Amino acid sequence: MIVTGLLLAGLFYHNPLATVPVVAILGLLYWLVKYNYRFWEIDGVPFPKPSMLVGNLGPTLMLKKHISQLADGWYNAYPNATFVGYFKLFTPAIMVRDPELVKNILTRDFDYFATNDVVVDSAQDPLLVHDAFLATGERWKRSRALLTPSFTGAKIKQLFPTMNSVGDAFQAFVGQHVSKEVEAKEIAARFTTQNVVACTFGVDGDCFAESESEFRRMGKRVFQTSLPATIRLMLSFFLPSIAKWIPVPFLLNDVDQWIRSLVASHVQKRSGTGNDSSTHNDLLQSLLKNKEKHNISETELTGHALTIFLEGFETSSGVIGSALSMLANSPDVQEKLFQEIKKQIDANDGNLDYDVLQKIEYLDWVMLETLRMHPPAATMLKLSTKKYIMRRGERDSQGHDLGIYVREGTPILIPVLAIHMDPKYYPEPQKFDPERFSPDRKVEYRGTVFMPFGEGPRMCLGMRFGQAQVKLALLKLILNYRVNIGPNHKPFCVDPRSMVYQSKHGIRVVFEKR
Ligand code: HEM
Repeated sequence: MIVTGLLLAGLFYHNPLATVPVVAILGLLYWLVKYNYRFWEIDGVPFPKPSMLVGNLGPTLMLKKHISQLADGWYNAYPNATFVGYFKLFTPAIMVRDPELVKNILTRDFDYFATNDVVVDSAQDPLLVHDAFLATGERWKRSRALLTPSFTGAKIKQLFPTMNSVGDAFQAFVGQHVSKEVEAKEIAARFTTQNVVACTFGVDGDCFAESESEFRRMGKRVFQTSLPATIRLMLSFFLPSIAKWIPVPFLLNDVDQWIRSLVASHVQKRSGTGNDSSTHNDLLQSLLKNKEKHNISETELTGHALTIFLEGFETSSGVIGSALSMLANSPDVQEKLFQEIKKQIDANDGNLDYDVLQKIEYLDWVMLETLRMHPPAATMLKLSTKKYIMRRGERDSQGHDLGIYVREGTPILIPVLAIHMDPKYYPEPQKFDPERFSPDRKVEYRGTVFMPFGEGPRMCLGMRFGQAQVKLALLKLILNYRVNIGPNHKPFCVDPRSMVYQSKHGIRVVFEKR
């Protein structure tokens, strides 16, 4: 505003006549933007007051607040609303509050909301376009269909001996750091990276070595972007129509080259003469089995391997880190977990297999309660793909629902964390209480009130794998060590720069041998 005023003053000083059309155009633009911000008022939808030009996402755009914090504020400001309007810069967008409507959007009416609100371009990112999370339309259906057989319960059971030996190595690695303060998510990421690499390529990723392994280094690089790519990422969220004109890939060039040559070398080894591919039962082999049948190109195959690598370790390591901090803060829960794990392992003559892991109910509840309070995807962002009538549940005098038409391309926000922390569904929501997931306390609600893995046809594809690795890591650690909060730990404070919901201070813990 001040800059505009100074510019106008300068213009008036040099050429008073030219000021008239400039002021008129600026006035018209101002009026248009103001009028646009009346969109929800005209439809009678409650909405927080937008700021000029940035709408309601200013604090997120300025990296001051995580989008889940904004969603939390809107959720609590309109306790009786089925849905709330907001503005993504100029675009009218909707946050859905009502669990029944959430369920309809994610399941029954999925066809209207089949796309996630992120844009990748096949020319810029030929590998990432195959990522099931980022893909759209027919390409999404294909990616989902090709990856699904790799993540069934039977396949995870088959992979479990590999996971178990990675778990043993993890436990030994933590043993070298007892009584020292460590960052929980970082050590967990070493485990999940090592595990995903072992299960995908059947090799030792060397993630427990003193110096940083190549896989761990690339695991970090895969989430880094160049400055132009960061700008494109912000634009693709806020102004997607402009973002598509910026010819910059999201994936860094060295990561692109690295994953291509890694996959190519493994494929070549397995196709070499005398090499028996039936000896491999890893995830790459599951993909290779279908390569000819489904006409999968090298690029597409590499894209799927990249998906498994990047989706496979990051969210799970965050959940393991959060669970460790919860357990460190709740010694009673930690002790009970230890007793329950020990009871089941002892009953199986000291051996661990996939069925035993599945039997430890309390371990399940600890994981689920962690996911309730710290879901990595604290908000889910979807796009409406066709015109939809969104019902409000309120009726006019003639009994008609006061629903609204949602236009194609409307961003839809599902406030996962805000719903998980609503005392209406979870009494004393701030209390870490795993037993709220026990069958005798579980309450059925109409609609969806627990969705750390999403819901419906786009629900997390690697959920079973993720759950198995989170539970395995917790089992190995709690059976052998006591975890305490570290002296330099700072209370949880969400990192506004991060896509996933995580603390900007990290999670500092100390392990002690049992
Ligand atoms: C505990 C760990 C994990 C959590 C909390 C998690 C959570 C999620 C969530 C919330 C979504 C979006 C769902 C939606 O849009 O409705 C998602 C999608 C996805 N996840 Fe996970 N995830 C985890 C682990 C994994 C693992 C280990 C893999 C693979 C190895 C994986 C692969 C995927 C893929 C491919 C998608 C996209 C699915 C689609 O759009 O069709 N995830 N995950």
